[in-house]
Amino acid sequence: STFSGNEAGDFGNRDDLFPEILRDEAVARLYELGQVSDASGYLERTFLSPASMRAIKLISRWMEDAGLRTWVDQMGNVHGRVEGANANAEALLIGSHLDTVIDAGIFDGSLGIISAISAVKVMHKKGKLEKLSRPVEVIAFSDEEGVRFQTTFLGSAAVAGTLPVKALKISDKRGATVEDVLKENSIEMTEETFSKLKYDPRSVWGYIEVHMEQGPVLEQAGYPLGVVKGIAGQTRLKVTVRGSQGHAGTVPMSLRQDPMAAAAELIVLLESLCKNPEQYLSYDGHCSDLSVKSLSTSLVCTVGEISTWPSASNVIAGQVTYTIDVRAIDDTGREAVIYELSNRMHQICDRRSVSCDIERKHDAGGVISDPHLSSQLKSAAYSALKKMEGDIQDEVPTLMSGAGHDAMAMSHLTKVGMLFVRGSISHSPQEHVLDDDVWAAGLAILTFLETL
Ligand SMILES: NC(=O)N[C@H](N)C(=O)O
Ligand SMILES: [Mn+2]
Ligand SMILES: [Mn+2]
Repeated sequence: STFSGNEAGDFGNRDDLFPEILRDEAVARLYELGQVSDASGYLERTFLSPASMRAIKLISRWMEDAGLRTWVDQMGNVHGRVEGANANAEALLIGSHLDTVIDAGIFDGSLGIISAISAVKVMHKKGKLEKLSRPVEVIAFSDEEGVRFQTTFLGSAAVAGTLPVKALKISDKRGATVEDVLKENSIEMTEETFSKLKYDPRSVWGYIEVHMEQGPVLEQAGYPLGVVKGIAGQTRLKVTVRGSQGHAGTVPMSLRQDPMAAAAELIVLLESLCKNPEQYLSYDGHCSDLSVKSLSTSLVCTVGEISTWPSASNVIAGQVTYTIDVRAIDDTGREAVIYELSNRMHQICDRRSVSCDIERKHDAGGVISDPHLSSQLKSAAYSALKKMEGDIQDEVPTLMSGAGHDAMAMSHLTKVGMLFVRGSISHSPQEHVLDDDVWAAGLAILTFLETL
């Protein structure tokens, strides 16, 4: 059957479905958090911005309301923890991110935090928190999108212990470093406190994350939930093209070194290479035919940001800067694409007598979810949907994630699993997840916790 996602059908005994907490309150909180923005008129909440600080307070309150002990660490991650019946057992971590892109939707990141808190709140109401077989900790990470500093996972990589201390020196467009931003929020960060953020792998059992799919698969399947089998790897580059700035009216075309026209050619090259990688990538040892084949289905490349100097209509630009985002399931293939791309970019720049600077801003290898965690998430999702919809035939879909998630960073600390919730449009104010699918997500986490 396909799940309409409207009012669910005739329920089993409704009193173990908790719609008031897992749907109504959770949806209300998504809208409330969605209003916490650094901009008026659209949603923007970047690393440790004023809106992020307000979001931290709101999320802390919700965690306390769910019976969790809360604290905020020096990288702005909000933690809510309950020790359960065996305080010395390895903990289950459940997380997602509280930061957003620019002109964001209200579900990306927030859904995973709010549905986890709601599931814990139901356990709290049922007096079951203290009976949990292991400690459970919800973490709202401070920077997954990496919009402000272009390196992502500042919060989760700090917890996973993979964030290099030199990250504190990374600066944003205004020249403010991560350290400056911490100081602005009166967070004194020393190398010692920085290293204290890292969790001991022996104290962690696993990490799960609930996140909207941000793609079409679950909508096509007519299914509210899906299990993530893996997350594509990603690389972010910053390209600076420098030419000779000049007068738009007097410099003959043949004498121009125009970085704007060069950037245009470079961007079209990126698009054609990523649309047809097999036409560009030779089998010269950089790329096996297996990688090239997997590239043709999973490779995606994007130029999302571009700026130019001096940006005046009657001036030939002096400099153009733009970002490149490359993703693929196969890390070898992604590396081969970047290798080939850089070579061809330099050829174009040389031919145009402009200079090309390609800076590698961020790399995250692809991640395969832990099969055991995934099967537990799958059965939790299945039984949650069975409770909501009565009988269901087909099984819970499994799918890949082209989007990055904090689970990529956490995979360096512990085994990870992810549950996707139906919702295709994202990184846009049109982003939407149905109320009943929010409910299904909360019920799935509740079931997962009860069978922990
Ligand atoms: N680190 C990231 O990949 N951030 C977003 N989730 C993204 O997919 O772009
Ligand atoms: Mn996102
Ligand atoms: Mn996200």
